Amino acid sequence: MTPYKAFWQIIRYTPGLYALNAVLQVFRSCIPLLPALIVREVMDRLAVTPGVDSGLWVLLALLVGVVTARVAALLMSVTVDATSTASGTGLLLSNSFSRILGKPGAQGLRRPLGDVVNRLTTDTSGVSDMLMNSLVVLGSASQAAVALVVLFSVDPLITAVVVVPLIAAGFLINFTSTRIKKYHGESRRAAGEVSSFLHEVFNAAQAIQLANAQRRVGERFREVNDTRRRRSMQSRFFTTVFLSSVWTTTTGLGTGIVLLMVAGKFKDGSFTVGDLALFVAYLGWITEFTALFSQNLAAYKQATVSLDRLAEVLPDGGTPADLVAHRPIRPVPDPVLAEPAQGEPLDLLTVRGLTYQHPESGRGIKGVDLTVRRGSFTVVTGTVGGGKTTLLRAVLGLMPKEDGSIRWNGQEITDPADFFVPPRSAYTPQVPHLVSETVRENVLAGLSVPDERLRAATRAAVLDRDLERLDNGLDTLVGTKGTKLSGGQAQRVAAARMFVRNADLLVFDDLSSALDVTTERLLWQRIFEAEDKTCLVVSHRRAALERAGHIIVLKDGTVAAEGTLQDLLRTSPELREIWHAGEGADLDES
Ligand SMILES: Nc1ncnc2c1ncn2[C@@H]1O[C@H](COP(=O)(O)OP(=O)(O)OP(=O)(O)O)[C@@H](O)[C@H]1O
Repeated sequence: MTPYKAFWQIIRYTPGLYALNAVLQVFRSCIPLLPALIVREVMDRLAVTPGVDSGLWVLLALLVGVVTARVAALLMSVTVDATSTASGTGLLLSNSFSRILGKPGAQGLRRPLGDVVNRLTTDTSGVSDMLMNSLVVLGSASQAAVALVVLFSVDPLITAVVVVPLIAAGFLINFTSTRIKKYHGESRRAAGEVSSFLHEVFNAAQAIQLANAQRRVGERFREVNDTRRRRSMQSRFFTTVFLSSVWTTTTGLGTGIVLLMVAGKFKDGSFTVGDLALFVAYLGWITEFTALFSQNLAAYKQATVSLDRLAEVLPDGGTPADLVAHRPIRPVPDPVLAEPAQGEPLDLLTVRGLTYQHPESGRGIKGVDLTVRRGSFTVVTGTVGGGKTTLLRAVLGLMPKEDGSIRWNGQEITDPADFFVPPRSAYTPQVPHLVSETVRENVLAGLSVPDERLRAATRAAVLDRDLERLDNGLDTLVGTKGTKLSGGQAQRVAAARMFVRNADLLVFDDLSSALDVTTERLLWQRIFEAEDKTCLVVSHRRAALERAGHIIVLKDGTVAAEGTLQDLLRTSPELREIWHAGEGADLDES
């Protein structure tokens, strides 16, 4: 799809708003032509009969009326402007998000997060602002056309002569459009690199401090920022300084030509003072049109760059056509007041021949079988990098399986990402994701439940004693991404978020990695106080292994051994190693 067609598609999304705005812009632009005609009439009258007569008062009243009408049109067009700009941006964002979030887990992002955020904010508004400004150009074009006709009727020769530099300026600007596009692309890329870099720095703040690498990070930040400054200056120079100097020079040149040509005509009376006032006023509008047109031409080129940049963040090679496909934009839903209807309760989860290999490393899991029965406690353990996390994520649809089947009570699940959600299943990842809000909001995450249920969830997550010690209990702010909490507290807040959803199947990825042995034992004990819970747990800790009804040992992405703890302690050297390593850890902590 050509950029032109893509932009047209955005306009067609809210055609009524764009049409109304176009009418308002034309009205708002053409109406100032009237005051200039009135001023010419006033000037010519004053030149003939000095003093204010009744005719003059009528003209002045007309002038006030015209200005008032213009202000009203201006206010209306500002409102319509904002609404249609928001709907254009909304369409681009809605299409981008639905494609990105439609992919399993973090697979949706093809670029670093900071860069994606930068593109989704600046590039979307670049496109919709350009479309809105093109209506301003349309208004200005009608204004310039009427002005030309009026000037032509006053003096065709002078009009023809002053228009030549304007046309030349238009060609000059068009000639530079390739450069405008190039510089804008470079400037946006450099801005994206700064955002990505900042995002990575904030994420790795602790690691940077521990490695004493602040200075190097500061230097690198200066480097990327310097590049951005240079690229941005280059782009702004072309689009703002160059274009505005072309149009200022053209206006000056036009006015100079008029003054030179009319000098003789004043004497013989074929050109009046009013005509001169009219020429100076109208010439300004004609050159303003040239300037706006050329700026919009530059903005058009920049918007084509922005459209390509947005398409680049879409997964699976998106195109501009995907960005502008018409779809309803829905408001953010209210917090969930009721849970979705319970599907068929879990009886048996069977996974056969599950395979997923990370494209970047070619490693992952291959042909893994897994059976989880209702009320059971299944532990997945194994060597470092054995594929435990990959297995859980592939089962839950957070990574797209390459091969194998997943069945819930014998029924094949074709879209696990859609299926494995509360109230069927809930998941706590190895690294909990907390938002910079209160503990309560992190646990509820949009859910609306009675207080007792919230308290039961925090108790099950062994968070009750911590809440008593926190300044504002459940209403304590957790800081950016939970930095005010300890690693163990953050993990238990994430666990409480899982428990409050009352899911049938609970999936934990190494929940105990930041918990001491006593807290971990208490946690498993409390989970089992609630009847009928089914747990699938990645762990290498004794507290979990001792409770397990079934253990799966993964090594290099395949099942090395499986069975009960007693069996595996006899038959599996990998499990023996994990068990003995756990002995040391238990002793250290007790
Ligand atoms: N995003 C990724 N891109 C490329 N390779 C990956 C990615 N994630 C994991 N891997 C590789 O896939 C293999 C399995 O990783 P996985 O995280 O599933 O192992 P794990 O058993 O959970 O590891 P750990 O014990 O360290 O938590 C490893 O060799 C790892 O290097």
